[in-house]
Amino acid sequence: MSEILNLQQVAVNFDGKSILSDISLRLDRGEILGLLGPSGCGKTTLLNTLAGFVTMAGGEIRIDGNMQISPKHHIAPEHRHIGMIFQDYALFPHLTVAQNIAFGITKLSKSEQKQRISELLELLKLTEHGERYPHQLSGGQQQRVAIARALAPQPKLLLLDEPFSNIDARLRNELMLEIRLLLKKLQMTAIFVTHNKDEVFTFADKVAVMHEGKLLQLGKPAEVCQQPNCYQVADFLQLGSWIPYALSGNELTTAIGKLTDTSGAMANGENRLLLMKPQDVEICEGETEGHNVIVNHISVTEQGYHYHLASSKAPAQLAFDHLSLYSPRILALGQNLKVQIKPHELLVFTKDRH
Ligand SMILES: Nc1ncnc2c1ncn2[C@@H]1O[C@H](COP(=O)(O)OP(=O)(O)OP(=O)(O)O)[C@@H](O)[C@H]1O
Repeated sequence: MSEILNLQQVAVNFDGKSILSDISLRLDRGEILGLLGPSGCGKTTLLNTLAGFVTMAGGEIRIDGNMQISPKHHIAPEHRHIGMIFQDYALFPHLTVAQNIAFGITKLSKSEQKQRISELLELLKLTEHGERYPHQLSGGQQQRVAIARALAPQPKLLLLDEPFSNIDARLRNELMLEIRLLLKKLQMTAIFVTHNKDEVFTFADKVAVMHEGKLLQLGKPAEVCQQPNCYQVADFLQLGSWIPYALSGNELTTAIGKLTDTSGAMANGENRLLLMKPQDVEICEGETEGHNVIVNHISVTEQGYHYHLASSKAPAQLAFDHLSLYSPRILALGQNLKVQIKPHELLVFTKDRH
């Protein structure tokens, strides 16, 4: 695999305040990375730093092996071979679709420009719209134009800031799959910012979860879901509910049963929480006694009913007020029932990262 992007300990400050610190990551040709994290964690700043709109306070960025960018060696955006697609697409309203696409390739001869525009119009299914203006297009079509314009100079890396947030929810999935296929066909390396974890699972090969200017975890979406490395990652990805426990020897006691810590690595339960993924909780069918939870809220989903459960009759230090359970069974609000934890690999974290 050939490396396209390599970040080593990238740091950015605004007004003397650290906004990004110690960001290191690598992307190979054709890989698509989804940047996820809560509002204000620095996702857009990272894109802007890569694009060259923001100067670094520390670290190094290497593009395609030979271009090196550091605080002492800033390279202007137009020389980085990076294409950027903004959330609002930022198309020029007074230019046609074809003229928008031509914007970054005016150095090419007229015939080369024409050729490239016609290829891109075809690739992005815009052939009919070359002479139209942006306001005459749908949101999805405008986005395709933005992508065509960014691809026209044949960048080494494509940056997309919340590319799907303005797209109708019904079209979003279809468009994501289509654009992913296109990027794969072109072997285009891309980084996109999103708030939506489902977009990462549809669109990305890798996910980077950020928090307070730091990169907490980088990996394949499935790996990060199976093995989140801290509370913030699991919580942001909403991988499950958090319940307290008490540890005695290698036995964990929770409000819904006891578990054995086979890894022997669990720390005392104080300030620590057990991650309960919905698939690891089950209703004890036919049990009329020993109820340990009450149904607090019910919502309907494609996977059946989603129940929010709260513990009942638990001592204060083990009580919880939210445990998610998905089931096809119809339960009533306020109903008491008994649930248990299925044997599984336990994931325990503390909220405190320091
Ligand atoms: N030009 C600036 N000057 C000073 N502070 C800034 C500037 N731009 C962003 N910030 C601050 O940097 C932090 C990171 O902002 P950024 O926009 O990168 O976050 P984000 O993760 O993209 O957020 P969102 O998901 O809400 O778009 C925030 O605390 C923000 O207030």
